[in-house]
Amino acid sequence: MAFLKVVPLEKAREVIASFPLKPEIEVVPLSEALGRVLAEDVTSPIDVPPFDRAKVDGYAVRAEDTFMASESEPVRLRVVGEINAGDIPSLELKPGECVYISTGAPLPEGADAVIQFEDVEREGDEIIIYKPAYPTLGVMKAGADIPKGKTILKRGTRLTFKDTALLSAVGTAEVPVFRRPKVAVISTGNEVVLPGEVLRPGKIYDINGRAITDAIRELGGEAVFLGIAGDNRESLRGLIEKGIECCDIVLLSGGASGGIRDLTTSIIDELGEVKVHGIAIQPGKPTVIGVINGKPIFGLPGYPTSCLTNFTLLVAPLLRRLLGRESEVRKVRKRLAHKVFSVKGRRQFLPVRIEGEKAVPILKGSGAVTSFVDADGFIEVPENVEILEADEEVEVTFFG
Ligand SMILES: Nc1nc2c(c(=O)[nH]1)N[C@H]1C(S)=C(S)[C@@H](COP(=O)(O)OP(=O)(O)OC[C@H]3O[C@@H](n4cnc5c(N)ncnc54)[C@H](O)[C@@H]3O)O[C@H]1N2
Ligand code: MOO
Repeated sequence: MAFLKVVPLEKAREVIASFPLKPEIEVVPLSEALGRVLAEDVTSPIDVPPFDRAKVDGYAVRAEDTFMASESEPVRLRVVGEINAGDIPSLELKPGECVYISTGAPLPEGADAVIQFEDVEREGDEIIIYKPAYPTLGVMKAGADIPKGKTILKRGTRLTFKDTALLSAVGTAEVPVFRRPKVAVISTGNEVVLPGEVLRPGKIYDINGRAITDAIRELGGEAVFLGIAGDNRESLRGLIEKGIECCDIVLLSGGASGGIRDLTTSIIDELGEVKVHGIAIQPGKPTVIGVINGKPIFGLPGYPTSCLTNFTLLVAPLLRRLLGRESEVRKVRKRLAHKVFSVKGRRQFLPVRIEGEKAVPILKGSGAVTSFVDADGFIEVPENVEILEADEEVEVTFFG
């Protein structure tokens, strides 16, 4: 077992890239598609609306019949029928004729305009028109909303209610999406208790369990929180075995460094193989990556900022890969608000908050959850750099 033999971040990424996991596609009903990631482009199989339809309640006319209409010389047209939404119009408008039509109803043959009823006068079976209509007045043309054949959604889109609105418009009832990677989440430590429980002396609330579970869900994965393992072999081994059985990937936090009760590594070693134990980065050095029964298992550090930074650097890209989503890396150039000292020999991911043109380092340390939560992103400081001067230009990579 390799024990805290730190490797460069690239090596850890290579190990992750070699895991035999690939995106899988499944088809779900539209009603279950919200939040899922689309596995194929969707093109519209129909025109929306599918037919020329009335935009208003009024009279469908042949516009040319009305061209001469004016206040002094109104035009009279004969009302020859009525078409309601959902009807199939059977008649064809002849010169001098019109039909009463309701909003959303298909235009009959021959008609090319709809005059709203407020603008005409009705006298028996005639209407009196005082103003000319023009073709397309009061009409929504077939395909004006979405033309047939148009690509309406791209593969890799995380579906929102706007997207399900589009899918509904074109009648898609079954949606090809990427299968959600199922990820087991385990917190560890005798000191860790769930929010809502009484905080006895020496205890702290579980931050990582909730945060990682929700980070997985935010990315589009399925998270199964298995609870908190105490610092004893049976409890931790039991939950790891359960995670390997139920899920594609297992994530643990805490217990990864070299302390006497740090069991994660030895249990992974017992049940499978430890591939990486220690990465030359800060935060996040005591990270374990292993495989049990062909399934990846990550032991993330217990310190919340270390845990969440490493989740962002290592696990999130893997989940995005499985979900067919490109890793969107956003960067900006800013000036460092003040001088900082970095850790020698470890590539540092220094959390920063952006204030105008400044990147303000957050120096509470990786034991503080607010180092991560208050940060907009991080700046990378290479292993061999120990000092960054105030006002130096830096590149900030946004989290997420
Ligand atoms: N002798 C050494 N000690 C430590 C080293 C080292 O290399 N040698 N590395 C330090 C670094 S860096 C880190 S990061 C931490 C991480 O250690 P572990 O991953 O083993 O984590 P724990 O010891 O279990 O916990 C560390 C810290 O985080 C708190 N914690 C744990 N789980 C949670 C949780 N779910 N929610 C909130 N807070 C949690 C825990 O109570 C500890 O305070 O190790 C250093 N030590
Ligand atoms: O490697 Mo630890 O994650 O510095 O804080």
